[in-house]
Amino acid sequence: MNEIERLYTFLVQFPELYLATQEQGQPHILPIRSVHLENGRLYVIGCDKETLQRLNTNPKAALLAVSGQQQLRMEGRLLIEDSRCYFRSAQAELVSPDGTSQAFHISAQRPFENVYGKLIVSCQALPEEPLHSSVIMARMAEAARRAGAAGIRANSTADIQAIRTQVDLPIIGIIKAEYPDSPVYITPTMKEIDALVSAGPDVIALDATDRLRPGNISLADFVAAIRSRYPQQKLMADCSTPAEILQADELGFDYIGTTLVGYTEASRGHRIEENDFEWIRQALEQIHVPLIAEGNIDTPEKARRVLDLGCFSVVVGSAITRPQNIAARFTAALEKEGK
Ligand SMILES: CC(=O)N[C@H](C=O)[C@@H](O)[C@H](O)[C@H](O)COP(=O)(O)O
Repeated sequence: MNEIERLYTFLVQFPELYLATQEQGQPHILPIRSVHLENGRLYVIGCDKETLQRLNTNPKAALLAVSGQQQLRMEGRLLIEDSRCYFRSAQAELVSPDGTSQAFHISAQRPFENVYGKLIVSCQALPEEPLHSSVIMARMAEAARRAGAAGIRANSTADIQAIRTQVDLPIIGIIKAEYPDSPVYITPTMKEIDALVSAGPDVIALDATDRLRPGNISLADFVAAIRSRYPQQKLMADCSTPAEILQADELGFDYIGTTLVGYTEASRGHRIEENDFEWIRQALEQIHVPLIAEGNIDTPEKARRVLDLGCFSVVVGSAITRPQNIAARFTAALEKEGK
């Protein structure tokens, strides 16, 4: 169950619901009938015409649900569509009679299929990078959305939650974590899967190379364990070689990516664009699930080419969201020219 579903199961237990809106600094409060969850959107049912008009001008609203001494408070933004309104994003707090509380961050979801034929922007900055900050990653994601990107790839639950409150695009989530007994670092164990599932990205990506995970766990065993624990969760395979792409297809991943080409011992020295994206062209003829081009797609022309070849979508990271890398390309070119 993701965060919005968990919040919904609490909300429906409250007999009294009130919605507060604002018009030119004037507060308005309205008892509402109920809430309804549909396609990842939390709808507020029973708003009158005036409230919908107010929300159209100022989407900020607060919802209070009361049941005896238990309260659930929500603050967020509502969007109106076909005379119905739903939370685009919100933060909620459930306060129990004993004073304990539970926080929720929700955001309306768009289906992952929306990324078909479009750009996914990877917004990542590791602790050693200058832009390491969930606030900055959420802004990066908002910039990508304004530019027309259809999806976001993000690292860590903190970044995913921050991005969700700003941007209602589908998210591919990962957790990068290093373990002493394995070189696998993209979502390597069930600990990272558990954390990601609670943050609720649309798709979880994990290393799908032919290497053992921490604790000597094979990829096949890891995937089987994830499937039995979270049967609904969509999974993306981050591969580095054509053989790994075929294996990921056999293992039943929902999406396959070329993320790790050039980053493993088995793919050392290879770049995804070599011989007009030969590995991508081969894979597209053989696999049965959507292929996402990712890793060193660093120009608009390369992104266009992989989509023309038949990739489902393309993920671009460093060339858009890592200014240090972008600047380094310029300084390197200038140094060469000067010689
Ligand atoms: C190899 C590895 O760890 N790749 C990571 C996977 O999430 C990210 O650091 C990349 O930025 C991402 O794959 C996008 O690729 P590029 O930044 O090349 O556009």
